Amino acid sequence: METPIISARGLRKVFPGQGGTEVVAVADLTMDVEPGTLTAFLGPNGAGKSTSLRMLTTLLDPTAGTATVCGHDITTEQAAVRARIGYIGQKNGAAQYQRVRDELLSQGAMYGLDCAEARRRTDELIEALDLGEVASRKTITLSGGQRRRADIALGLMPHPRLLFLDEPSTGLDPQSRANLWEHILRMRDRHEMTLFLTTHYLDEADQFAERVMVVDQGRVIADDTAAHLKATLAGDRISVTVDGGAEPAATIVRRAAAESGATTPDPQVSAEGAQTRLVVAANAGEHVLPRLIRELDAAGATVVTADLDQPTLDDVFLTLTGRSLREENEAAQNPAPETASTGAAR
Ligand SMILES: Nc1ncnc2c1ncn2[C@@H]1O[C@H](COP(=O)(O)OP(=O)(O)OP(=O)(O)O)[C@@H](O)[C@H]1O
Repeated sequence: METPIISARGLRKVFPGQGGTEVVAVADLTMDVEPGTLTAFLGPNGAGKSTSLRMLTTLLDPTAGTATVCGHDITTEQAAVRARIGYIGQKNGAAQYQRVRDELLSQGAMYGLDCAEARRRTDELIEALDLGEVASRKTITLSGGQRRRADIALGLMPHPRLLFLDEPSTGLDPQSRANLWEHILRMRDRHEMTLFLTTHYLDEADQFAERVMVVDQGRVIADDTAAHLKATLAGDRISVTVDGGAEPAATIVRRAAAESGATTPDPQVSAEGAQTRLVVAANAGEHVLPRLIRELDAAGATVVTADLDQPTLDDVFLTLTGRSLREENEAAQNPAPETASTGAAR
């Protein structure tokens, strides 16, 4: 592995809670992140994602543990860390009554760019993030998606090698989310940046991240590629219905599942009138299913229906915790009326 761009060992953050109690926001974060990768940090509300990001970006001191970011210690070399990273938090960074272009220019000055360089960088970011039409408007007048793109432009002003994004797409409609992602990925390609982000959208992590870390109650409970997590912790499920009884279909289904490497190749078999339904776990089900249908047909077992259920990252979370991440996120984003005020106060 190349020298990690983020290296954390036993990072921990404990906040004082109500009535003398303690809230362990992050219990023990240990990880190495390779330069150039896109890592998604997933977990339910309150899992410790933002706190982890805020420690890694030097905004919050850890209670225990150590970490280096871009080769510098997050507690003893904070200025060096900050000079090398961009951070886009959950709240909009752009000042509401500043015009987008002016805000970018001020940001450039703040990072010590001279006037010509700040103008050049501002123009480049306005073009790259499609902000041309709104560059002379005040931030408060922008749509959610435009505002988030302006935030990202601000975070990119100092040319960071590493960009931290806390829920970049939360609250955007599907089209704006897709558009924002197009921009994020384009910026990443152009500048060979490392991206480390939190998101509540499991599909985004699945589609765009090379590495997925799942956190729950302040601990990392899974860390791998999305494909490997799904294959090892959830697995594909094939269902076929055939005319007639269980044999020879059950034998053929069992063999196909075993050949795919499934650890439990015995199908669940149930009679449905004159037909039989067989359900089995399989690896790489999209390759197993067509072959299975051909084999069943060749053996005289007429296939009436065939289904392939492929797991999502939510199935992975369900396997790990017995809870649905998707449902927890939805519940947190649409709290019931009687709990709305506590949710908002968080
Ligand atoms: N300043 C603080 N003081 C006390 N408790 C805090 C503070 N900041 C965070 N916490 C608590 O620490 C825990 C982790 O919070 P954190 O914001 O890191 O979670 P998260 O995974 O980012 O959640 P979300 O998805 O809602 O942003 C929560 O229980 C939260 O209430």
